[in-house]
Amino acid sequence: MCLDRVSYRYRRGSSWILRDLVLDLAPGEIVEITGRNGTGKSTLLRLAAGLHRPRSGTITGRPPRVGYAPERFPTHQPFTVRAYLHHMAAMTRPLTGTAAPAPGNLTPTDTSFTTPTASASGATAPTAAASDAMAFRAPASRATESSSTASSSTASRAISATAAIEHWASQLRFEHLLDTRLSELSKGSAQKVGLAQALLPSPDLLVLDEPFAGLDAETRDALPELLESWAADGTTILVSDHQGALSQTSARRLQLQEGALHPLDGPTWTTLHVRVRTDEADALTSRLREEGHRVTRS
Ligand SMILES: Nc1ncnc2c1ncn2[C@@H]1O[C@H](COP(=O)(O)OP(=O)(O)OP(=O)(O)O)[C@@H](O)[C@H]1O
Repeated sequence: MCLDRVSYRYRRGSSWILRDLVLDLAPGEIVEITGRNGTGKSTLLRLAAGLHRPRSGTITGRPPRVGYAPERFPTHQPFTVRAYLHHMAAMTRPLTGTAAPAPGNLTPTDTSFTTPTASASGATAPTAAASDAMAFRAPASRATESSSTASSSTASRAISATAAIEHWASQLRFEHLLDTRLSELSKGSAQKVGLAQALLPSPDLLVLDEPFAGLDAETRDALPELLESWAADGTTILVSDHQGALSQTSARRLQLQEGALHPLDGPTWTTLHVRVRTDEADALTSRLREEGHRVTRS
């Protein structure tokens, strides 16, 4: 995906927030945007997610499935966490040909979620259930840790919407809140639910606005590794972060200043396309990841 000379201001005559901004996002890349308050990080993320249109410049190559978690999750909705997430899961069902239910009718659905059972999702031969529910190819490395096949098989398997919701609730440590009303959530718990709803459609592009804000220490410490694993499965991740929480990861770190992006100090990364023997691919992938390299498979 490419943002090419994108400029944006909220109203005619108001000052420009972004000016001729250029950003290339490669599949499976994590890009962290830092910058002072009010420099335009949220504005940039909303443009990338497709919620604003550039006043000038172009955005091309945005993948069809985008997950977006706003800086402040809107908790003033009359649902429990479970009902809300079921509704959000159902909202993605048009991708599988079924209309979303009316908000008032939130009986749990049993939507099929497709789960590649290895991080090598590109090598996966989809099952019938998978092709019926590609919107929910929840990454297996994180979706099925309890499954004995999770690390050894490359076959897809379908999980229900219920299972997917419980999976993300477990990953983000809010299972105990599934029957709590959104309006009763703490700020950090609301952040987690916002993150889970962004992950439900198995996005190819995940846009997270200050996801670390308000999180408990345990989840904050776990999140960088989770982001790395989702990126390794091919998800492109654009994240704004005040706290530099991704400085120890392979994230490309950019600073937004005066409407444009500038690289922050840190390692630079080069993408190599390498063809390897199929019977060595899994071992090589594991070894390279252990050494801190980013590996995506196609
Ligand atoms: N809906 C809006 N209408 C008008 N101006 C807006 C709107 N949203 C944001 N702005 C202005 O755009 C500028 C950039 O805001 P933005 O929220 O993108 O910055 P930010 O870097 O994300 O800030 P923070 O770090 O405080 O979250 C600010 O001057 C803000 O007041």
